Amino acid sequence: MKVTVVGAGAVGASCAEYIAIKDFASEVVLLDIKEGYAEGKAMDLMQTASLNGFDTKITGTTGDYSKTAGSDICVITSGIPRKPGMTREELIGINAGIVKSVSSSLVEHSPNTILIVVSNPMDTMTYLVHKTTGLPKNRIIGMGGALDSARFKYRLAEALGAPISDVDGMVIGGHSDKGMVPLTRLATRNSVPVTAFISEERLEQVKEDTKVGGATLTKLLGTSAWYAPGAAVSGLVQAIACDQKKIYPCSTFLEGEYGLSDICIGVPVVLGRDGIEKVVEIDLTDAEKNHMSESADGVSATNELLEL
Ligand SMILES: NC(=O)c1ccc[n+]([C@@H]2O[C@H](COP(=O)([O-])OP(=O)(O)OC[C@H]3O[C@@H](n4cnc5c(N)ncnc54)[C@H](O)[C@@H]3O)[C@@H](O)[C@H]2O)c1
Ligand SMILES: O=C(O)C[C@H](O)C(=O)O
Repeated sequence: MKVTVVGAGAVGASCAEYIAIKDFASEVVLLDIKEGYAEGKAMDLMQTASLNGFDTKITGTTGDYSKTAGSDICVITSGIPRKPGMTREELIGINAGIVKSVSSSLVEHSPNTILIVVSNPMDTMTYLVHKTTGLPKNRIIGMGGALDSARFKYRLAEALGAPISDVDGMVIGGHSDKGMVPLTRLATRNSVPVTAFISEERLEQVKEDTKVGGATLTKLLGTSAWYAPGAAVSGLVQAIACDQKKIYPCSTFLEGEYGLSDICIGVPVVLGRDGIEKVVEIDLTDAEKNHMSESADGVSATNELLEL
């Protein structure tokens, strides 16, 4: 199993590290445009192999896509992150050009690859990749919901005073400060609805904290987060590489599911060796449907800014 990660910055390197530590891939190639940067990150990571006990071979390259040839899975993290006070949508001007050229180079060298899009604004970048690469929709996956759901579980556990392993919950919708739809109604603590333990008011606070999870970290760090994003991407890569058939909320091109069309947005999907093997349709309440529809309007408005 060969995995390429484009962008050897904070998220790309974290993602490569988690993939290596989980030791399911034979090879990870890191590619960046900054001279020597991917080579340096790869060497540093390889020097953790004997310490962390993995055999995954990590190599780095400055812009040489021939080194990525034959990748089963490619992850796109190249592009600029936001600074405090910015929205993800403001990154479109620079990141659209980067994502378009990177995805085309990746597909040229690995025509059978599955692409995972991470660069922001992620749903719109996933849509761009869908419109420009010609890959089938099951092989284009946007990562956002896996991360947002991890943050939701963190906030739920905090509110419940429970271990995170006891908590389950999912966030669908757009990966944006306003667009996320944390499904509080379906959140559980060891199969018991969380409303048995906390008030609706506290749950509303959990929801709001989850939606601004990325912005909160950006304010603290001066740039956006990387550990949880890297771990979330590695989870998706592992689900595909190991044909796990796990359900993750991912951004995917919809053709009528959830009443939405011609858009990439976060919905639960089954991930296996063919990438997105199924979109799972949950019965939403009218209020949840409204949130989803508002979220889709936001993503579509950003998509309009693309020059396709
Ligand atoms: N979808 C998500 O959940 C999620 C989570 C975290 C970050 N992000 C996004 O991921 C992106 C990367 O974030 P980061 O913190 O790693 O940024 P970073 O600045 O640390 O790393 C980005 C890297 O991309 C490289 N790069 C730029 N243009 C390139 C090109 N044309 N080809 C190859 N490499 C190129 C840069 O040299 C840099 O090393 C940002 O757009 C950020 O908003 C998304
Ligand atoms: O918040 C950001 O801009 C980065 C990423 O989308 C995140 O949610 O951490």
